[in-house]
Amino acid sequence: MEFKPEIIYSQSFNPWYNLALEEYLLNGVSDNEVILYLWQNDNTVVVGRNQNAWKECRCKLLEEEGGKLARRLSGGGAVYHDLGNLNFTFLMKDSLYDLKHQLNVILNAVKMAGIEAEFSGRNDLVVQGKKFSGNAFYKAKGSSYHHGTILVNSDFSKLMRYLQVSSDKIRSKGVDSVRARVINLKEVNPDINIEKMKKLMEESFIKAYGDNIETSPEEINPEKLPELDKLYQKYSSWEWRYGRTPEFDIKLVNRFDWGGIELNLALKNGVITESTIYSDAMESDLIRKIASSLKGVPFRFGDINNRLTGLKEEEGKNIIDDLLTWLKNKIS
Ligand SMILES: Nc1ncnc2c1ncn2[C@@H]1O[C@H](COP(=O)(O)OC(=O)CCCC[C@@H]2CCSS2)[C@@H](O)[C@H]1O
Repeated sequence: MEFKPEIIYSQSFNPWYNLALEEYLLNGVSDNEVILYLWQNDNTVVVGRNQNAWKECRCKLLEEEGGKLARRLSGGGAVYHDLGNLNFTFLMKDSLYDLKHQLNVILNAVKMAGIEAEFSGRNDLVVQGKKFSGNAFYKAKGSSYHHGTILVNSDFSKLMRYLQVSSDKIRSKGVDSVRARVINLKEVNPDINIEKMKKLMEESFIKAYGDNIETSPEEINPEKLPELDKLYQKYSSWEWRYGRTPEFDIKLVNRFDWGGIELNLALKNGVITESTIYSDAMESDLIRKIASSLKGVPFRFGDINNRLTGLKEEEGKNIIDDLLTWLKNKIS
């Protein structure tokens, strides 16, 4: 079958827009088309479809430092993106999907930069035994995508900083990330940069899929495309990014002047469904009231703050203030 290869670049560094465009392209891919979509996100953690955002990422810190949390459709673990990282997505109908062929596009692109890399067998591409590309997959309604990262010169201090597992005790049904030793391609070949990597990907893609190619720097205005806009609303929503976390329990422990607290929460769709507090504080009625008032509240500081502030009329104001100060530093 004759392929219709196409290369699309996103002009945006916003992960919610870029993921929306990826899904939009998937929904619209035609029978003989193979799209290579190249995109970058600035200061972003992307968690897998079935991951616990609170566990996998120091989301509060990330957001305070201007970063964004995103959730993708594909499975797998959490990765960090900045402008030193290039993302690629191959999109096509299921019949044209060929993982080996797609992986060879990346392997040949880096080979042209003098870098010998290989597929690790567990969805990673590695050089010198260290990972520079994590890959993940998605399939729906007869169409598929395979996407991945390419670390060219990312900031690893930030990568480590944001991808730390939470120190709070979380019992979750979701998928855990598989920590790996990472490497930037620039460490292997100092001449390589993002622009060159894009050119190499383009060249390698054309070699693999033919030169009857169309390229378009995609600058679609989502407001003019209701379907894309709808996807953007989904990817940017708290309900998708945090709320889609699989059910989990979390235990938050702290000691205050007035006593110790062990806050046990059960969460579904990011909303507190059960809440129990164990405490040796004198004000046991108030503590019980606090626990029961948290039921039904999204696990989000603003909502918890509203709910607990509503209890403040009564005595024990300092207890509520202390709890809020503590939680403010924990929950985004
Ligand atoms: N950008 C990037 N590239 C490669 N490896 C990374 C990156 N960021 C973090 N890591 C390392 O991978 C593990 C997680 O590995 P794990 O195998 O758990 O997850 C993945 O690889 C998922 C890849 C998803 C690719 C998508 C493509 C477009 S949107 S995101 C993490 O703990 C770090 O050690």
